[in-house]
Amino acid sequence: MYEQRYRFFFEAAHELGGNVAGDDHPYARVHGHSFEVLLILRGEEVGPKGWLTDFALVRAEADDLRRTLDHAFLNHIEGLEVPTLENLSHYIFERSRKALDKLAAVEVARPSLGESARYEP
Ligand SMILES: Nc1nc2c(c(=O)[nH]1)N=C([C@H](O)[C@H](O)COP(=O)(O)OP(=O)(O)OP(=O)(O)O)CN2
Ligand SMILES: [Zn+2]
Repeated sequence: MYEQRYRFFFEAAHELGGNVAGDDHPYARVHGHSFEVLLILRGEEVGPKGWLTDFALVRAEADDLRRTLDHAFLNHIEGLEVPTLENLSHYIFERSRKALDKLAAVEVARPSLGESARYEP
């Protein structure tokens, strides 16, 4: 089994009110985080090219994700109405699985807080 990883970063705002934390909770105020995303690809064989997926293709997909996520208000993105780390990792996985057929898992972290979540079907 081979595994390759690609890491990228984005900055975004969100709020976790309503059913998540309650409207009076500090999480319910709009605030921002620096997010780190790890795209994890896996496969049994690397084939004659010697790689799972050309990193150029992975980087292009990450750039496309950044165009949506960077400096965005995450709650306003369709499918990310509850923008926890867990839901972000699931959203990114579902969105990128067609472009990256070897995508095996997505991890989203807030490194400065030591927090991360992973989605792996
Ligand atoms: N399992 C999860 N728990 C929490 C998530 C999450 O995505 N998954 N998210 C949050 C909020 O985003 C919250 O803003 C994070 O708060 P906190 O860890 O306290 O970080 P802060 O930047 O707000 O730190 P302060 O020290 O309070 O300024 C909460 N839980
Ligand atoms: Zn937050």
